[in-house]
Amino acid sequence: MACMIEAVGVHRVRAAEEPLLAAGVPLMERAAAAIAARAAQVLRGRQGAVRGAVVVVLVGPGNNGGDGLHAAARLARRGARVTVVQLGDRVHEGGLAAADAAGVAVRRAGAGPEALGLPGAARLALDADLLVDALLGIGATGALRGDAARLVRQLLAADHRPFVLAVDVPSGIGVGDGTVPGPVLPADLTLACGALAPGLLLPPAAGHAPHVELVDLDLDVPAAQPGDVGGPAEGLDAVHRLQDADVPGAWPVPRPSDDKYRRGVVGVVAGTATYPGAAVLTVGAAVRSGAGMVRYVGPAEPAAAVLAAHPEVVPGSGRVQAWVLGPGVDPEDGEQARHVQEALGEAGLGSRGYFAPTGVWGPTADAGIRPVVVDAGALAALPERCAPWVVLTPHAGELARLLGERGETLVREDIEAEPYRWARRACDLTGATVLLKGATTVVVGPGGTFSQAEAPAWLATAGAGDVLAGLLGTLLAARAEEAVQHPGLVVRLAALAALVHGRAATTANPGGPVSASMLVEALPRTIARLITREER
Ligand SMILES: NC(=O)C1=CN([C@@H]2O[C@H](COP(=O)(O)OP(=O)(O)OC[C@H]3O[C@@H](n4cnc5c(N)ncnc54)[C@H](OP(=O)(O)O)[C@@H]3O)[C@@H](O)[C@H]2O)[C@H](O)CC1
Ligand SMILES: [K+]
Repeated sequence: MACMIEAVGVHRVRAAEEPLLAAGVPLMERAAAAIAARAAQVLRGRQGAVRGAVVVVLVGPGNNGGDGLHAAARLARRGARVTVVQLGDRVHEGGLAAADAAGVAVRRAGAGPEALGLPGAARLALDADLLVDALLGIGATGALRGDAARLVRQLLAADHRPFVLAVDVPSGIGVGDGTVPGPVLPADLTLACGALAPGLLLPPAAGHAPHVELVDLDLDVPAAQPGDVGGPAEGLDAVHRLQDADVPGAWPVPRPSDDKYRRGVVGVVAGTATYPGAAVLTVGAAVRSGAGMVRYVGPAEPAAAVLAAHPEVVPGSGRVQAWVLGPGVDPEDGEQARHVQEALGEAGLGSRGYFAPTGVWGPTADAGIRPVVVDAGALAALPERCAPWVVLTPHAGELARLLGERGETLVREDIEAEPYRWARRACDLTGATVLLKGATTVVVGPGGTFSQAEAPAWLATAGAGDVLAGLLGTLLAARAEEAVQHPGLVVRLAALAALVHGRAATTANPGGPVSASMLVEALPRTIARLITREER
């Protein structure tokens, strides 16, 4: 818990700023001082010196522009050749005065007698050693508009851009939801002022801010628990991201007194005669991530393949602590569909209805309820309402289908454009915890929101999802009783699975191609390194 990154909903940042601003604390000057210092460091690293380096600061109408103007003044005082390009009619007055006093040239973009014109502004920006994006921050609504949008489009069309430093956020991202509603200049470095906005962790916007550093402004943002979920009016309260250093505290390391049952038995319903590989991979991931025992339930052909690959597996149904359902399962396959239904029954779904349709936490779950991972073919078998200990693990196409069956008209691209929104929608509609697979994995549950970005692009490979499902099954089995009681734990374990999954790909073959089988192989040593904190 201790090390995870927290992105803070915009309303919470504003609430934390308010008393400080009222007390006259110069937050903007503090932010600008840190931005200028970091910019100077970048210039020294890239150009050898700040003096004489060419800096262009794109400035918008609000306080984000104010940060940029104050930072411009400080850089000019250090000898940089700074030009501010003002987009729009308004500009932060205090910031403008500071820039003027430091001798910074402030030029308007767009039309007008003294204006640079957009092509002129673009040329100036592209010729800089450092381009500072202070167009919009957390006050942005919708896509960049007007000349700012037109200028950014021109910069995006250029073959080469200078190093871009974004103030607080890359301007124009959906700060609260991670969308990219219009043109956005990708930032080489983003300096988040006071707190990270959710959009810096959520895809696709997070892809425009691959390197984020926090400028600490001593804001007293009350800690949000992972269970906190913002209401629709306020937007997202918090997004969390686990770090490697969180793994030792979160991973269920067995105690000397634990036997195989106490460590957690995972039941797997996966694979068919046509897709035996899914069964082998799912079971293999569960075994190799440290399940006390794995039971495999399925037809003879995949069962034989599973046992040949993993002789420690126990075939057939029996008592388990968590189920993994669906990898490689054809929803039309009568026998596997029946196994899925039986396991869903053990998760308390169907007749017993532990989660009220209002979204209110239902009666205390009894000791017989099992957490369950619902993947691939089993997603079609879900009842209307689930519970937080049911973790759905769709990719974008499967989530589009799942929501389509619940009245939304969507295609995969809609999900990819707004992954948080649609994962949240699926969570609200079903009551389940939803792990949406992607380059960045988003986990949204009644227990909070996480985003994990460890996966290298090589991990987009057949069978990788089966491995994730098996790995998550082991985690849920190890902490089954707590998981049923605490939705916050479920969402955290799902994020933990995504982190370890991504790291295993790098362990398997750092910087190169990886197959799902290699991933399974790499799990034990990846976990060992993470829990002993040797991997950095
Ligand atoms: N977090 C902190 O402790 C501190 C942050 N600071 C910086 O302040 C900004 C937030 O400043 P704010 O003035 O609230 O908002 P912005 O600068 O982001 O922009 C608001 C103005 O931009 C206009 N706007 C809004 N959306 C668009 C758009 N899509 N295209 C063009 N223009 C847009 C908006 O105009 P309206 O007509 O909509 O009102 C506003 O004029 C934060 O990000 C930090 O950088 C402070 O330094 C204090 C400490
Ligand atoms: K910005």
